[in-house]
Amino acid sequence: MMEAVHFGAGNIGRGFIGETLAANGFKINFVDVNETIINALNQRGEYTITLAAPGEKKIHVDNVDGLNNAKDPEAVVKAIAQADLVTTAIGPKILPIIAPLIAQGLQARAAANNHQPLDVIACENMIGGSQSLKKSVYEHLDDAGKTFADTYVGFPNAAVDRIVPQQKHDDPLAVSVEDFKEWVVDESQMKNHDLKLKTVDYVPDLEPYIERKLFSVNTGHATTAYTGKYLGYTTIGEAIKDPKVFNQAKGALAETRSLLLAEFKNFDEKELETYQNRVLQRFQNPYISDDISRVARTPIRKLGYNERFIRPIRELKERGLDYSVLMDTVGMMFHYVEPNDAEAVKLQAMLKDQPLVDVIKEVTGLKDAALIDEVEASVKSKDR
Ligand SMILES: NC(=O)c1ccc[n+]([C@@H]2O[C@H](COP(=O)([O-])OP(=O)(O)OC[C@H]3O[C@@H](n4cnc5c(N)ncnc54)[C@H](O)[C@@H]3O)[C@@H](O)[C@H]2O)c1
Ligand SMILES: O=P(O)(O)OC[C@@H](O)[C@@H](O)[C@H](O)[C@H](O)CO
Repeated sequence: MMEAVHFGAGNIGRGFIGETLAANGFKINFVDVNETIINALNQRGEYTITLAAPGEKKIHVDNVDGLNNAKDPEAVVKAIAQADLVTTAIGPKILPIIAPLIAQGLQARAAANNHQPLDVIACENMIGGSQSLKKSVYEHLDDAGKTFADTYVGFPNAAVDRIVPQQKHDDPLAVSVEDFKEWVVDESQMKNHDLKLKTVDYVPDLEPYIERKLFSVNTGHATTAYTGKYLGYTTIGEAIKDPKVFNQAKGALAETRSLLLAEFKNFDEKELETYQNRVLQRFQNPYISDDISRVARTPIRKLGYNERFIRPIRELKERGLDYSVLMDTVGMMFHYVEPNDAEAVKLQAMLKDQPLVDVIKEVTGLKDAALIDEVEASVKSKDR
């Protein structure tokens, strides 16, 4: 039986990556620091996914176990040395933290003369996720390890799409997910071309797919979350029912659509509009209750230079296209208050202690003085 090592046994890890790997005949070694989840995986060796759709179909995932990387890193190194595939869904900020362990796993693979090609796929919401992980992993490899990895280890970028909300069940492994799913991998960056997963799409260039996903699903989602929060809502479902929120999300997507059409000549306007309308429908799924605090989590990350707002704003400006709804939403993001979110707390503390312009420069990475002025005006327009 083929074996996968998957970092992050959280919502998307269990709710999508686990389903796909199991359906492709893998035994899955989930790696996480959450003791409750790891113990439950080891005790039961299986868990159940429920589709949040009419009929609430159940999907059973078997042949799973759990490794705690904080307590037993050696077991993770050993598993990577023998794995057929390594995946992650752990959050962009955690990738550099797990990189040393992946590097040790690759060194152990080299020491064992395991020359089976291996792909390491980061399934995070970010542009260039696996290549960014590669950079962090290489910082922890010696020269022989780098040569080995150059020859036998691929880090293909990927885009994964399925809404998996925060779970609220007695069973710590139960996971309820939307029916929709899409996983796309850049095959040009793969090393193990013989291992293609069923239900995963392999494409020669991921850029159009990751940008379409991030700037439609995630820009639209975040617009719904921050606008909804600004207007006093707590869930995505409630917020999107308010026409002000819906129109803000639709307006943001019209702007990113114009960017995607300008950037990627292969996109058809009607098809892209249909794709984005479906995204807005997915946010209205009555079978899912998704907290705004999850979708709006880590606002400093989401205000980043290459993230779902600032990147399309920069690129729209370069092309002389409209970005007013995106800019308006960025104004609300700076007013996001959520005591349970360390980045939201940090952002509000920064705004208290430093001039607004300095905070804008620091979190967005913007250098364009005119754009910085526009962000400042947008934030001030939302003061109350
Ligand atoms: N939930 C979704 O709808 C969804 C969809 C597509 C992509 N994603 C992306 O997938 C990633 C994970 O998101 P999620 O919603 O599953 O989050 P999550 O919080 O449910 O899962 C993350 C898991 O990583 C574990 N973790 C954190 N730090 C760790 C460490 N140092 N070592 C080992 N494990 C650690 C946590 O314990 C948790 O179980 C993010 O990049 C997210 O953007 C999420
Ligand atoms: O995971 P984040 O924090 O980057 O974004 C929050 C949500 O928009 C995201 O998790 C979506 O549910 C997911 O990307 C859908 O595919």
